[in-house]
Amino acid sequence: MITLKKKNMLCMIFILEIVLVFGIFSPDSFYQHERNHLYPYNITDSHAEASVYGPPRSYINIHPPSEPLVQYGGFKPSFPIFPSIPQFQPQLFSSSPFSSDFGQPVTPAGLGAPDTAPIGAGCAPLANPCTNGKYRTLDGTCNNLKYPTWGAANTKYGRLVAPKYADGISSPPTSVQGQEPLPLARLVSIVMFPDLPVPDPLWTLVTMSWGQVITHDMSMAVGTTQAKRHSTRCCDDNGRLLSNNNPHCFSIIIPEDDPVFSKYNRMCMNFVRSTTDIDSGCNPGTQPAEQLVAVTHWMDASLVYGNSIQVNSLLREQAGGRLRVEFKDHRPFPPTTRNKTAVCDLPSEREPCYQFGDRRANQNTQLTVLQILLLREHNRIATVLSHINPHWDDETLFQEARRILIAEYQHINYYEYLPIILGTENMLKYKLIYKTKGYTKDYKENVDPSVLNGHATAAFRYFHSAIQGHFQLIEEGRHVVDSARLSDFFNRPVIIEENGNLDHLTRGLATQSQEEVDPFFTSEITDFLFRRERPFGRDLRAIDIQRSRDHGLGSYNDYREFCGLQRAHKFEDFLDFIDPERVEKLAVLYAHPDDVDFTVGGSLEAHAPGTLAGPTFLCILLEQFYRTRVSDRYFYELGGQPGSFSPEQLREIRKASLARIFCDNSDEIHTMQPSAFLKISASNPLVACSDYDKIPAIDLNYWKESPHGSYLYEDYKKK
Ligand code: HEM
Repeated sequence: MITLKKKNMLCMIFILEIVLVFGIFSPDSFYQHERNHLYPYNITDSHAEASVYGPPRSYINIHPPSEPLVQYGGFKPSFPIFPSIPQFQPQLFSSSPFSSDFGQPVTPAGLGAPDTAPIGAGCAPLANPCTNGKYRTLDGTCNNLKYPTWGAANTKYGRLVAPKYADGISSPPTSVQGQEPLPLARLVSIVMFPDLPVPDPLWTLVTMSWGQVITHDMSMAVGTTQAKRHSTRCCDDNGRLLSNNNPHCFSIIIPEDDPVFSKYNRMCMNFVRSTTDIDSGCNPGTQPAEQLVAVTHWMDASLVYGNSIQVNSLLREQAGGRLRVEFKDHRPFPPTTRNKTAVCDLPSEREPCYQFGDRRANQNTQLTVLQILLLREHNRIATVLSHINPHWDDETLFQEARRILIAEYQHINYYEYLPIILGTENMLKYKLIYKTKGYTKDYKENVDPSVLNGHATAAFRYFHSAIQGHFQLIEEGRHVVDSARLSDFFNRPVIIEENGNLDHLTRGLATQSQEEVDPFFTSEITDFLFRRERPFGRDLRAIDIQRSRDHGLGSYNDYREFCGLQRAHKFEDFLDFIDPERVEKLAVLYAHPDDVDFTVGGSLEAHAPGTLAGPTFLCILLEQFYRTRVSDRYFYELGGQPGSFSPEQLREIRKASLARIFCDNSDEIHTMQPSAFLKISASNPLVACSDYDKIPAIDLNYWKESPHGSYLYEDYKKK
């Protein structure tokens, strides 16, 4: 049954169609595409497509094709599209009034509850003075010696534009027109982000999953569970709204005629607000609320090592610098978590559930596979180092292996992964990467490393679009042996250990396409997220939208303005980057252009050439990853720091690749394509893992220490 509201909406869409067709909006570019070209997308043969763009790896691994990868539904404005990002400049020294405060405090995340901020977290001064050590701290303190708590766990997200709370302090925003509520997040999800599966012609599924690794390394909103059912109940078990007046509840209301949830009479999806500095007692409630990040903001592989000394000591074997593993069939797997039911959703206690540095690691199969491979890579490095330097103790081996793993990981992130989503040219232009064989000198003490709320709550979440509804298990000849439904294995890693599946899943990650990054999202996450054994689950897109309101994120228009784009005064002003059909729908859903959520508007923009994002998201992503790099005193390419590598070691680190990590840490994978993010093709063919010319490996002999404590590889070689 269609409700009155929906009827009105359909009616309005119809009227808008007429308005558009007869040119009442009349921007020229509006009519210059054929409406029937909007869908379906052009799906091209992936192998042929990949080879057109030439060799995949060179100094910087990915060359962007000269044409946009995503022909946005055939919509082509008449003007040259996105020659560059208008007026975008990374905000080099911007400590905006909304950024994290200086001198933020840290209470290390407690063992049992890494996602709940201890009262007082975020406001007490740092107890211990910093030492300028060779190794990063585990909780992220003391990276910046002037502002020692910058980037530490349990400090605030940064902000680029003023928060948008209805009461100016913390209540979720309403329409700028007359305090009306914003459109239901679930309705926006249904209308704007349907499921239309289009495999990405170029990028493999690990491109999606690696993005999630980076996300989990850099942020997790305090007070959210992100994988498990939340202990705070805002809806009852039958999906009815509870009138418990819990101030942390901000339930997602389900439209009456919801295509999925109405069948089960669900009216309410549980949603608990993130913890803020007001909740933790650091803001008396006179300043706008700021949400807290439970993990370190740095790109420091904290998802492998934990975000506190306590969690880290739980993970370590305390021998040989290794992390703990459990051997199953002579193969190392992560240790079993102490409280399986608190972490995983298991039909049987006999199924595995792992302990990692990040509590979300069991959330989905691909993510868990990558966490396992990173754990094995740490132990591989520690073991090799222990042979090279038999005099090193457990702590030295652990810290050196950690330092090398973080460096490999940063190298893969900046030179292999990020160019795919941000474009190599942009990364060079805005100094996120360099064409140098030496050190970089770009450390900036005054750049705040805080993960930006607009990045974590909107821009980076756009890549939820790349999630595949099904994942493939692939054997060595690259034939698909099986495929599984994503929602059958949320919080349930059992499939990984069965029948040598770790390798099948790893090959699947490097072979199967990711879903194209576009305004379509698989129903496995929009209808079936965390469904356990139920016929329905949650809606991640609706959660993304609701979370952006919970965090009082500035509107799409605010972010456009921040990025140097035109502020829209009427809906058709959005036509510069959003196709007409979608602008029509926005005009129906929202009362005013200023109401359009950043998460929504940004996800609808046509992509800038050679990137996987439209200009507004691109601007925020570039800003974030610029800051993450230059604010990090331990960034692997930097010279002149106690943690800097020798020039020879740096040259070795620059050989790191995801393909090599897959080769070295799987059980029985013998072939891999050199660029694991790029689909197998004539220019990125499968090669033997033993072919070190094609998939180079780091020579850890350069870490051989002389009796005097310095690295003298030349001396070592002479011996
Ligand atoms: C199967 C894959 C994935 C699943 C099931 C998933 C699920 C989730 C869930 C449940 C949340 C928490 C939502 C909330 O309560 O606000 C979340 C947050 C987030 N996700 Fe994903 N996600 C996946 C992949 C990705 C990918 C590929 C990216 C980016 C490349 C990404 C980026 C983010 C970000 C930035 C956040 C916010 C983190 C924070 O709290 O600061 N996710 N995701």
